[in-house]
Amino acid sequence: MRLAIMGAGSLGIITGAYIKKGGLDIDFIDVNVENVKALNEKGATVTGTVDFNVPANALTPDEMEGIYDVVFYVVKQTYNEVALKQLLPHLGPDSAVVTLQNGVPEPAIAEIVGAERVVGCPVGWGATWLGPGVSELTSSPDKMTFDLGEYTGGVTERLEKIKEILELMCPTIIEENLMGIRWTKVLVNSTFSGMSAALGCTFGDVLDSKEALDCVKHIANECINVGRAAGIKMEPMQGYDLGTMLGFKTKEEMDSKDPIYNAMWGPHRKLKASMLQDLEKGLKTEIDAINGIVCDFGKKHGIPTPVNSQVVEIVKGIENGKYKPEFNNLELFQLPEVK
Ligand SMILES: NC(=O)C1=CN([C@@H]2O[C@H](COP(=O)(O)OP(=O)(O)OC[C@H]3O[C@@H](n4cnc5c(N)ncnc54)[C@H](OP(=O)(O)O)[C@@H]3O)[C@@H](O)[C@H]2O)C=CC1
Ligand SMILES: CC(C)(CO)C(=O)C(=O)O
Repeated sequence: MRLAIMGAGSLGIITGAYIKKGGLDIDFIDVNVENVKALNEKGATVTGTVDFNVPANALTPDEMEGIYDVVFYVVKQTYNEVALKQLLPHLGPDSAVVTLQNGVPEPAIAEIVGAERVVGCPVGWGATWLGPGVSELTSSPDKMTFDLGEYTGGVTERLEKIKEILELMCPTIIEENLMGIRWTKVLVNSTFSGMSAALGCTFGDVLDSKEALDCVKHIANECINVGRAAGIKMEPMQGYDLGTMLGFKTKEEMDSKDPIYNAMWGPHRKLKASMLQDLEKGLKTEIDAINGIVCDFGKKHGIPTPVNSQVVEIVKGIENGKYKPEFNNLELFQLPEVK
């Protein structure tokens, strides 16, 4: 089976390195020439909560040859148009494009590569690209998971094969209800990744501020209400049934959620959202695919999403230079009254 990682950045280096360490060959494909050179010359280096280095075969997209059977697709969604068109000639009728991206990326990928090739893989761990060939794993190795599902539904033989490959890294759960687990990951990202980007801070800083955590609670509640209205049954992620646990109607219910947030996000206190990493590099973020998608679905199903909209406004404001990624942005939030 011919394997590739497309997008050898934060997640891609680590995923590829584990697969290589597990004994399989995999090509690392990336546009950053310095990154490709370092991977070829020094191998793929993983630091952080683990430390290892493996030899890597890396190439730029224009150097790809032949057909890949499984491509782990880890390019930011902002680059989809270009990357997927580069990938298309290297896909056969049975090739699988396994997207590890955040949000709900499958429909847009399916439009370019065809729905039957698309496999969704929400990621339950975090990483930061440190420089050419090097990525930092920011999650504890015992807290990492992948979820895996066919975009067109069902449990197929190829899912079992892809699961075996991903389990060279961490436990991988096959999901029949891909949209259900996707929406849970949307909640995970719209809450803490959204606030981490809007306030320029770590997940721990969000947890430690009552006002920031109140924003998170509203973001989660909006996400749950929208998902319910859209007919999505949210699936548990890493054992947490967030769709059931985080919804509220009264102030008392809202205030009772702190222990759940501390248990779920406490172990990830040091994490900075990948959207914040983009802002720090002066790049556009995936905000439209994260808090933005909650607002889009909300509009479609008549559910108000004022706090998710404020996150989108602030993060876009940072992208455009109107705001800075700083904790004072908390003052820009206006939360709906809850009795
Ligand atoms: N980082 C994290 O903790 C997590 C990220 N995700 C999701 O995973 C996806 C990837 O994120 P992340 O790994 O952080 O992103 P990074 O930006 O760190 O890595 C993406 C890599 O893809 C490269 N790239 C851009 N265009 C192409 C192309 N046409 N062909 C090949 N490579 C290309 C980028 O190069 P260049 O930088 O030069 O553009 C970069 O090296 C996102 O959707 C993100 O939401 C999900 C869970 C956790
Ligand atoms: C929450 C986190 C860090 C890991 O899953 C992530 O998805 C992101 O910041 O993009």
